[in-house]
Amino acid sequence: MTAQIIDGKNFAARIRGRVADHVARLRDERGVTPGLAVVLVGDDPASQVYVRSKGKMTKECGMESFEYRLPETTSEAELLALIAKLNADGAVHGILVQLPLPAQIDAELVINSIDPSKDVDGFHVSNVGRLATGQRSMVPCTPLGCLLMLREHCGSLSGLNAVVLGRSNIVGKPMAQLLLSESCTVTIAHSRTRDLQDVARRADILVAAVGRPEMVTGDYLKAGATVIDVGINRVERDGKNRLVGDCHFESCASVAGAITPVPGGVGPMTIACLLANTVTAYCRAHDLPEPEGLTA
Ligand SMILES: Nc1nc(=O)c2c([nH]1)NC[C@@H]1CN(c3ccc(C(=O)N[C@@H](CCC(=O)O)C(=O)O)cc3)C=[N+]21
Repeated sequence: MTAQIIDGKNFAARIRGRVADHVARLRDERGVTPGLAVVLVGDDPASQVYVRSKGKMTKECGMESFEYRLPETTSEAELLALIAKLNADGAVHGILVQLPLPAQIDAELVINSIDPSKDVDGFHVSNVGRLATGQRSMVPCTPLGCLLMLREHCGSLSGLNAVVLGRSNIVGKPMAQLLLSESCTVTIAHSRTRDLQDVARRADILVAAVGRPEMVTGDYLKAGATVIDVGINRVERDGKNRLVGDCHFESCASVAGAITPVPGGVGPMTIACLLANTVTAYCRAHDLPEPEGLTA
């Protein structure tokens, strides 16, 4: 193995430290505390783990955490009513509705009912459009976390070839927008892309977000490439439940210049960026200077 490991867990802890510093300053200088509301509908065990972890880290950073756990049978109207209440609540500066939602609820409608200035996931169509047109927006947490790691590791990204594997609204598309605004030459590849390996091998920066366990092997990489593995796949290995990325770690690490591990890479950065976005949302809502180094 030759690649440097990009330690997302450590970097995320540093980001949370900067968030905590900013929150402490807001409290000392202005007597205020940003608040994050997380809404979970249903009882998916993985979602429950994430929501608990988000709440814990929100409090550790000195912010207010509001958790709403609604039954699987919640109607769309009930969820919309809760969001209207949170939109109007002056103590709530960020709102996250955990996805996926049960089938009786139209997720798009729900997301677009969140006040865009409180949309810390950056999924509201207004934030998506603002990101695409280069206007100030809330940026989705996972791509933001990837960007912060890339900036930290590569410095300037200008002129680099970036290949994003995956075209989802929550990772692939916003990731491509962010890399484009860093002046990368951006390719979005996906399951229908022809000669995928050849396309991937042109990448100086490869972001894998396809949701297929260990699909990307070393022969998809240019020597020395920087690899960001967004995949979080639960697989059974030797009778044990294990977490693997979209990249086959061993073979990729022998070709790449640097790579994020799974776990301990993009995942912790996603939560750290959620906290960062909450402080950013607070500052924008109150016309205060934004935290530095925590935004796109
Ligand atoms: N509205 C919404 N926003 C989200 O941001 C959102 C969501 N819905 N639904 C579910 C996905 C998933 N997600 C993760 C966040 C952190 C880790 C994370 O910290 N993972 C650890 C490992 C955790 C473990 O061991 O299971 C790691 O990669 O090191 C994983 C997954 C946010 N999501």
